Amino acid sequence: MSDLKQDLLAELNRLELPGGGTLVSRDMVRAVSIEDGVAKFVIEAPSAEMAQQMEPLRAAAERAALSVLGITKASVILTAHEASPVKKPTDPKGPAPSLKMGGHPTGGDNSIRPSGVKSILAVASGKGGVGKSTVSSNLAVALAKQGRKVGLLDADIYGPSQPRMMGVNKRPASPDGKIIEPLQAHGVTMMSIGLMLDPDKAVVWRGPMLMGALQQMMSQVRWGELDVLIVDMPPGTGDVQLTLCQRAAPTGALVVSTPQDVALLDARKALDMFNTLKTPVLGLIENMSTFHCPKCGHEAQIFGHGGVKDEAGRLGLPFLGALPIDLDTRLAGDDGTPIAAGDGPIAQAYAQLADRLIKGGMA
Ligand SMILES: Nc1ncnc2c1ncn2[C@@H]1O[C@H](COP(=O)(O)OP(=O)(O)OP(=O)(O)O)[C@@H](O)[C@H]1O
Repeated sequence: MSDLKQDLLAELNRLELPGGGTLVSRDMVRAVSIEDGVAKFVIEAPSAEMAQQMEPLRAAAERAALSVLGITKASVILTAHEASPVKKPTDPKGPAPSLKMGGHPTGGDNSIRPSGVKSILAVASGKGGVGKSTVSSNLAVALAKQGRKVGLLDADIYGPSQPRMMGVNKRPASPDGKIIEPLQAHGVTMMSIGLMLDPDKAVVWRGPMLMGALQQMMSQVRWGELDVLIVDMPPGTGDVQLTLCQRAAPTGALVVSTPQDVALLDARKALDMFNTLKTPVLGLIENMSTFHCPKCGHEAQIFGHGGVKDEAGRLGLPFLGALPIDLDTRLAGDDGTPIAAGDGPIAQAYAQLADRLIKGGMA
């Protein structure tokens, strides 16, 4: 750990909490990064209710960071660890594994976290087809356009869509048979299991094979030095999510949902899973929000509108933005050039999202 980071944690360790202990001793500080004198980190409150009362503490943490010699700017985000009382999804494989409470996963001895990667963001959803892959590819491109070194890992092993969305179909090389060379597209370093498999064959794998594939894509791919690795997760709450959260220690998760009730119900399951796995949820994104008719200008709320923002408010989680349902977004994805690569209004919306993540120290 760098001296500056140690000094920062020492300062934060002086901030006492009303119920006893400090921000550090109660393991509420996440995703600390210090670069060029700018400190960024997340305070993860144990519940949405507590998060709402913790704004003064967040401000105090920012001041504490600024009191460290060598830190000239500080940006601190408050998020809630525990989503509202959510019913646990039934796990067909039995009870969830027992996880040590109070400790953020580091990947441990079995870590598969690539060493040159500063931040790992898991883009997740409870339900399929809500736009995780679209958001992942566009966000990756938007971050790269803002000068970040970005990786994109398509971990949606059953339905990899990044080769199509990023416009790559070359099989990655592995000259020594061990390390896999990732591909480059739109300024992003990318890898997808889809590039290694026959696109017309269904993947029929059991849990251990899925975990092996994820492990390979994390630790055997030459990711190099990256500011952020975006992981496009499969839908739901299964083995890949479990392995990623336990062994790659993601900086946090971004949960995508449509405003529709049924998608929101599933999004709550995903939030509950990240809560159990102690992965901070950094925010919720509403996709396929309003539809603006390009011909007559009429606005239609095909899947409803505002549901994700309301849910984020209810859970005390940041709402990161609403992306409209938009024909050009779909066409651009099918065409292999994410819409964020252009400069229209949707590209601007992704640029804002990227900017927010950069400013928040998450990417
Ligand atoms: N905002 C949007 N406007 C229009 N079409 C969209 C939008 N977001 C996603 N789509 C389209 O919806 C379909 C599903 O999106 P996508 O593959 O990104 O979802 P997903 O959650 O990753 O799905 P899966 O769970 O199957 O991996 C794609 O055809 C995509 O182009």
